[in-house]
Amino acid sequence: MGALLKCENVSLGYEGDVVTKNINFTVSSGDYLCIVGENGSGKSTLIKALLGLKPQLSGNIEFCGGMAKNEIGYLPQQTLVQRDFPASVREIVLSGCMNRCGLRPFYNKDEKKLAHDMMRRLDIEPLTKRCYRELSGGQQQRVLLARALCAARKMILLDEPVTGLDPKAANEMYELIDSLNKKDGITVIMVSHDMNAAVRYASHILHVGRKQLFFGTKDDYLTSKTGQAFLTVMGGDENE
Ligand SMILES: Nc1ncnc2c1ncn2[C@@H]1O[C@H](COP(=O)(O)OP(=O)(O)OP(=O)(O)O)[C@@H](O)[C@H]1O
Repeated sequence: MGALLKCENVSLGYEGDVVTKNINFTVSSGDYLCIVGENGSGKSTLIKALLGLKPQLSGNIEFCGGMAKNEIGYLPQQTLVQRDFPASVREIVLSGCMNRCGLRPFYNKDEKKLAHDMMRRLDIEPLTKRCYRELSGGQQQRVLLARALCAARKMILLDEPVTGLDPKAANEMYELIDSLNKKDGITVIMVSHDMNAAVRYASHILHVGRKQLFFGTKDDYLTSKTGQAFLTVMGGDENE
């Protein structure tokens, strides 16, 4: 499969303070990459760099294979304020089409159809008219995922998508993301602290940290020193 995104010798940091350096990885079409690492290791900073929100200190981030920087659908970590957002499900999903509108101050037929198709794909069609803030955490995440998919359908970037969900809702979310990857061919990049899920679903792992770095297939990660040490600390079970 062709490469969509390449990071070469990327260093990240704030005001001269290097958080992590020499990050090298490639994401190819159809991959499911989990980004893991200790608290404060630079995962969110890397996401900001991939989205073009924060420049890297050095190195290259290159989009290729017909992929443009604005073609990443982003599911951010939700804050408590966002959970209370007073808009309908339909409005929120449609807002994912905003970039397609340009200067046009309304959504056209194709954009409305796209939003509807995404809501159906994610099983939230019956919630269309409901107010977002009245939904469960799991339903809210599906709404935000539908919104991200309206923005871009080649690649989605998810920042800890199951935070705050109960185990059943978390499992459903993981299964949904897996099905988008396997059935719809959507390339997935996910930041996660959930090592069991990372090891279960990912095709590739990127481990970021000040001292330890790893990029490779999941199987190689499981047998690497970095992977074995981190799985022991985080309680991930490689036999799951
Ligand atoms: N806006 C900022 N200004 C200065 N330093 C920052 C800023 N944001 C993050 N940092 C620092 O950069 C380092 C990496 O933070 P980052 O949020 O990227 O880590 P993370 O791996 O996503 O952490 P976590 O797992 O806790 O979410 C930390 O030391 C953090 O304090």
